[in-house]
Amino acid sequence: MSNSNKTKPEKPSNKTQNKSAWLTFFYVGTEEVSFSEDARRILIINLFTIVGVFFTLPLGIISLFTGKTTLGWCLVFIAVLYAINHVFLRFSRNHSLSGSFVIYPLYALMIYLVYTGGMNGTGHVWIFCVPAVSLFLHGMKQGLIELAVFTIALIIVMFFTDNYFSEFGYHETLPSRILFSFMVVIFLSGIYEYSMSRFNDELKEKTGKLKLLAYIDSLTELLNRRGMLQRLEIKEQEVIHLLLADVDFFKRVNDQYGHDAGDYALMKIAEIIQTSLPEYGFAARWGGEEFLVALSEGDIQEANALAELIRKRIESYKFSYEGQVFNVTLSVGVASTTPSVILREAITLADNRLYRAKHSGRNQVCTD
Ligand SMILES: Nc1nc2c(ncn2[C@@H]2O[C@H](COP(=O)(O)OP(=O)(O)OP(=O)(O)O)[C@@H](O)[C@H]2O)c(=O)[nH]1
Repeated sequence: MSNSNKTKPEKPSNKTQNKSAWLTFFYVGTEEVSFSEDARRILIINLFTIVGVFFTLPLGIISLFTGKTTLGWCLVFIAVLYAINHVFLRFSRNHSLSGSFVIYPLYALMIYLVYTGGMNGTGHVWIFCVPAVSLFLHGMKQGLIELAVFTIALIIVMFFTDNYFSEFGYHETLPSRILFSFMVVIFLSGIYEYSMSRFNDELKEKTGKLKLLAYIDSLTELLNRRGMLQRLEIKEQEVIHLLLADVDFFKRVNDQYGHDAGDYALMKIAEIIQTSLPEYGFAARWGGEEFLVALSEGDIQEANALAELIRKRIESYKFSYEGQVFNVTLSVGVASTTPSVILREAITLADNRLYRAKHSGRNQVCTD
């Protein structure tokens, strides 16, 4: 293809670039934008720190200007802490510690707000964000324990201290209403967190199974072609010896003993191949009745010897399926990658040698 025909890689649109910049900003501290539990926590930390800075800083400044000096400095301190935390997460990627920098100052600030009343006696309205953040960041078990401790602290502050409630002329039932509604929010956040983590666990398990299905052959439990290629590509820079084996006259096995007997034979052959491999060998079902073995160490003599061993073990094995006993044989082609023979070429070479083994009478190993 001439250079002029080559298509230039498409430049991402401004919209896509903006979206990706926002995502990177909110997922900072994680390797990739994904839906893993850790990535979700990091997203929550980043969102909370950013929202925290944008809300807390103006409120702190207003408090300072309206003479509420202690409250003002507390809020400014929290805003600065959250901003530093965002930078800390960006460089350390330690979301566990970063989560603690978010949640523990938050608990302290909330207790302080409930005790003092914050701005004009509205301090208590902020406590309802605590359960969701606590459960999100620390999970069900630790989150609930911390919320229980926080609720006890809340009860002590609201019912057993000389707090602001009396100052603002609130109805006497307000503290108990706050407490009950706070517990309802804990309950609802708990249900949400529980169902989210169950959903995540199931998703993880199903994704794991799907990945396995994508790379493993379900009949023989060996790698499938995709799984083998993936493993071979990882070892592309190394010398690899390849044994491509094909069952001889397998159509006859199916025709004579039935398709199920054929399946059984494939399973047994896979088992024999697998149990013949050295530690550094791996095998795949390459196609219908074709198997590919790869050796990432050893020399070509060892590869040839292994091919011969497998061939002999199959030849002498008595396949027995539902009272029917039969024999099968294998033809094998062996080839290796070298600095001048890349993987695809070595596979083609092994295939050509397998073809030669077939045409030289089958049940044999062809190495050149
Ligand atoms: N039972 C069973 N048979 C399969 C499976 N996959 C492929 N086959 C059969 O394998 C047979 C392969 O036949 P051919 O390609 O003609 O080769 P062959 O009979 O083995 O003959 P040669 O390779 O020339 O020695 C076909 O009959 C396929 O139906 C499978 O998963 N199970």
